[in-house]
Amino acid sequence: KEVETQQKLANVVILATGGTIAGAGASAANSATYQAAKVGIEQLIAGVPELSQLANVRGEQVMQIASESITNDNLLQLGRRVAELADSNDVDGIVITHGTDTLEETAYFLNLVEKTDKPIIVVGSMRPGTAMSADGMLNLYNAVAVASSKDARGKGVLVTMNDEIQSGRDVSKMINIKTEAFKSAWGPLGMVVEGKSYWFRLPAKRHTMDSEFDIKTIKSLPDVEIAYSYGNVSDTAYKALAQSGAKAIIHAGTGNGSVSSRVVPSLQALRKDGVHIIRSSHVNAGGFVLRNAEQPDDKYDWVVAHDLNPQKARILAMVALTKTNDSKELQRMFWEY
Ligand SMILES: NC(=O)CC[C@H](N)C(=O)O
Repeated sequence: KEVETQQKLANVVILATGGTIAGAGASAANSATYQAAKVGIEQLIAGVPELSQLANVRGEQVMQIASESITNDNLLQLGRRVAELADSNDVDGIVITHGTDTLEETAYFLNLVEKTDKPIIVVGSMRPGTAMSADGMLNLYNAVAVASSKDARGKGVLVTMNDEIQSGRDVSKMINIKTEAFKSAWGPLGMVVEGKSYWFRLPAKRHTMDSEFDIKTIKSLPDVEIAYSYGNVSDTAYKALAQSGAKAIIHAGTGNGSVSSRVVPSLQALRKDGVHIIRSSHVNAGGFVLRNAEQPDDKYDWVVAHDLNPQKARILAMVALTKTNDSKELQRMFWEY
């Protein structure tokens, strides 16, 4: 009987990259002061014995870092490993444990470049496993539950935090001290409760199987940088970023991606020199930047990031630039993904 249930269970691989979910603090009272990326994947899996009731789980330590230190090479390495596993007949779902600081970037990157309908779930935690009311155990349990569910197939890369199932495209870390840290401006796709998923909506944007991008054909990612905007901003950062070789600069703009009149002439000049200017917004609950609203994008040949926040706009710009250097094509991609 036990062998029978074992055979029916999905095969889920957990790729561990570090973060707070693998963090450790000096005492149980340390919910915010601790070291990230300390605990290995075998110990994490052993800490949640209930995982074995959900799936046949095995782990791989891909890296052991805090996610603010993830490089483009790390992203490519992780993306390639995910693709290899997704191609394998004996893998049904993939979970990636990740620091929460750049989790939304990795989730969106994988959502764009992985050609599979198998569930890919990115998960982290806000408190280390050593803390009281640590959230990592349940988040990981929920991630494995969703990764082993047939219902999660074809829905793009997902994030399970705080019992919610979020689209990897939309979700963002909104606050850094609460377990309720991850939100999407457009709401979660579903909930996971006691190992069962409940779905309410589907992503409308192109992803995974439906994407024109493929990790297998991406050799490297171009340099795309972000410049933050605020009152009294100067053009110094934009110029320096272009000079250091940025192929595109994400304008992390105020409001609806507005650009200071002090900066506009420099951005026009940079575009003439071949650097793409992509207008996004850094407003907290989710920006919404429209073409030719605030600035004449058609005239200046700039691109708008629409609802993508600056860090997600950077991910799409890098991936898009591996295919095209045409601003109209870039804009099409920013509408479609
Ligand atoms: N909650 C977290 O995971 C943050 C820890 C660390 N800064 C990271 O992103 O890896």
